[in-house]
Amino acid sequence: MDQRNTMVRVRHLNLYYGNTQALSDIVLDVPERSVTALIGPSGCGKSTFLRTLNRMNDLIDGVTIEGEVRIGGVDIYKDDVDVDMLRKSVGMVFQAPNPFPKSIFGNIAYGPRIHGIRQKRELEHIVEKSLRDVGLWEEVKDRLDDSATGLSGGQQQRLCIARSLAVNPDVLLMDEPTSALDPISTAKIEELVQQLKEQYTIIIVTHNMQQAARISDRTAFFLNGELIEYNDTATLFSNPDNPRTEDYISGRFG
Ligand SMILES: Nc1ncnc2c1ncn2[C@@H]1O[C@H](COP(=O)(O)OP(=O)(O)OP(=O)(O)O)[C@@H](O)[C@H]1O
Repeated sequence: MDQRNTMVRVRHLNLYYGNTQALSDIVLDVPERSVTALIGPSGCGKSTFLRTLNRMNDLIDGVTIEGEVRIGGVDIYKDDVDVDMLRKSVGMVFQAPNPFPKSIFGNIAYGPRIHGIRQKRELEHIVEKSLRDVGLWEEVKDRLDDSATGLSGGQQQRLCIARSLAVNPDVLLMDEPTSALDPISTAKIEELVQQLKEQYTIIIVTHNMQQAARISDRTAFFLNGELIEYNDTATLFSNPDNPRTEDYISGRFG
C-alpha cells in the first residue's frame, strides 16, 4: 500500500440478516485522505458493507455482525463506543438528497447544535465554511433562511455533503450519491469528491464503473457478499488479478 496511515481497517467481517449471510470474511484497509470506490452487481453487499462502517446496520432488526472494524484506530463495535460520536466522525450521504425540512442555515447548523455549539457567530462561521467547501456558498449566501427543499437536486446533494462536513468528520461514506442527479450535477459532485479527499477519507458506492475509474484511488469489487479484489483503481481496471473481476468490468455480467 502507500505511505499514508490507515483510516479504516476491517478484519474478518461477517454480516448476517437473520440466517442469511450478506458479507463474508471481508478484510480491507483504507488509507486516509483517499477515495475508495465499492463496485459490484446489485445485491452483492456494497451498501451493507458501507453501513457497517458507521454502524447503520445496528438500526436493522436481526442483524448479526462478527469481526473487527477500526476507524482511526478505534474498534467501533466495542460495547463502550458512543454511536453518536462515531456517526459524527463517519458521515454518510445517501442516494437521493435528503435535506431536513428546515432552512439552508438550519440544515448545516443542525449537527453542530446537537453537539453543543450554541454561539451564533460560531454557527455562522461553520455554515459558511461548510457551504464554501462544497462550492455552494456563492449560490445560496443571500437565501440562507430559505427552505433547503427549494434547491435543485444537485444543490440539495451538495448541501447534504456540507451538512456532513459541518461536524468535522474523518470519513465520508457516500452511497451512490449521484444516481439521482443530472450529468452536470454529477460532474460537480465528482469534482467535489476529488477536492474533499485532501481532507477526508471517502468511501463511495457506485454502479457506474466509469465514475469509479474517474474519481477513486482504490477500488473494491464485491460479489455475493465477498470482497473479490481490492486494488488501486488503475490496476483493477487495466490488469485485474481475478478472472471474476475481469468478467465484471468487461461487462460479461452484472
Ligand atoms: N434490511 C435487510 N434485511 C434483509 N436483507 C437485506 C437487507 N438489506 C439488504 N439485504 C440483502 O443483503 C444483500 C446485500 O444487499 P446490499 O443492499 O448491501 O447490496 P448492494 O450491493 O448495495 O446492492 P445495490 O447495488 O442493488 O444497492 C442482498 O441480498 C439484500 O437483499
